[in-house]
Amino acid sequence: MSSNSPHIVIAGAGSVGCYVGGRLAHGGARVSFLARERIQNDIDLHGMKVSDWQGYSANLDPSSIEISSHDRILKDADIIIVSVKSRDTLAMAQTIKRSGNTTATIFSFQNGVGNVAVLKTELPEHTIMPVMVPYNVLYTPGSKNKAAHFHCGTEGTLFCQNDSASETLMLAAQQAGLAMEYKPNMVNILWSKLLLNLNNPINALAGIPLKQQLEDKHYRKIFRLAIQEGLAVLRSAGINPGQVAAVPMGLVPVVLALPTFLFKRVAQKMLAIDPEARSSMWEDLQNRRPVEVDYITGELVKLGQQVNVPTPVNSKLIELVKTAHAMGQGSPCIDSMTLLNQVEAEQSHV
Ligand SMILES: NC(=O)C1=CN([C@@H]2O[C@H](COP(=O)(O)OP(=O)(O)OC[C@H]3O[C@@H](n4cnc5c(N)ncnc54)[C@H](OP(=O)(O)O)[C@@H]3O)[C@@H](O)[C@H]2O)C=CC1
Ligand SMILES: CC(C)(CO)C(=O)C(=O)O
Repeated sequence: MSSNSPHIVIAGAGSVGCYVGGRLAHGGARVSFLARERIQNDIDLHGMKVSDWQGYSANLDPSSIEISSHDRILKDADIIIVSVKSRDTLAMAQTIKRSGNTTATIFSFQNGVGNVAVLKTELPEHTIMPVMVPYNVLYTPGSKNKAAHFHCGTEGTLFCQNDSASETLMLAAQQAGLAMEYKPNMVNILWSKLLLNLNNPINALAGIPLKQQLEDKHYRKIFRLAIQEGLAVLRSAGINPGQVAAVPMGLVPVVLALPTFLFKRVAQKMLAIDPEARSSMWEDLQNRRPVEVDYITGELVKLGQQVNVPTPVNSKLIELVKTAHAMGQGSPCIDSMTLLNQVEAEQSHV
């Protein structure tokens, strides 16, 4: 790391933040982590390992990692990467404000479409931009002789706004071999990613890995119905979803409708994932933490109400995930036929 390297601070060191931060640090960037005490203790004690499904793996020694639960770590940051769940965005914005930093460029590495606006309202002096995170990251806490492990289990490229303010981050990503691409219209990209995230509740309710879930034709049908609703809402709202998957968004329902043997072939890219990778919503549900569903599926349902397009399938999925969270027993592991019957019953009422 050169002495004039930009100082990058990960604001909310969890799955995404530690994976991205760990990779940037391993690539030579100066990275610090703002974390909760439990993550700080885990990394201080065991160090950090970052790896991906293609065999990339790097270990960071605890002595090389600057990690703290105190907001003073943000003070001299040049770049702040916000990687908290959406419910914590406002609190994180207030933490950044309290730190006294008024100049850092802030990037939201979050799902959902509302986080940048929340950050901008609290932090009007800063340049704030979204980055789309396409892949799943799983955190396995450290233990004796094992580092805290952040594993990226699916393929994909980070997308950021084609803007001069992204250049420093882009350079750090390139040096780290972390795939990142410029996109001209991140609003369309975020909505498109939100459509893919309509699968998060399905995966959380199914309680099985993404690969196994996508290989089941009934779960695929539920995902297809959810995306079709989403596409109808976006069409009415005049939003043209950008391409974030191997095929244009409009074709995703067609691919999902294929018989399983054909789907496996055509969607090879979609299925280029670790057999154990799951959605972040499953992780939250399983760990009895609040789910991000209002900020993802909920945003679509809200937009649907504004443009008068019904969203019974997605509304039902929200209800089921919230019920499961309230029960506090992790994923209810609803089998695909039962879940399909439930959402189709809802659809027939409209
Ligand atoms: N995980 C994944 O695979 C993917 C996630 N995403 C998106 O990325 C974003 C981040 O997700 P993910 O990495 O899973 O989230 P995590 O919950 O794993 O990580 C966020 C971390 O930030 C901590 N945190 C929250 N507020 C503060 C604060 N004020 N100060 C310090 N630490 C704080 C949280 O602690 P605590 O829980 O105790 O509040 C948690 O440890 C979300 O929007 C998610 O949807 C996108 C693609 C994939
Ligand atoms: C990577 C993906 C799409 C996996 O479901 C995700 O965004 C998440 O887990 O929240």
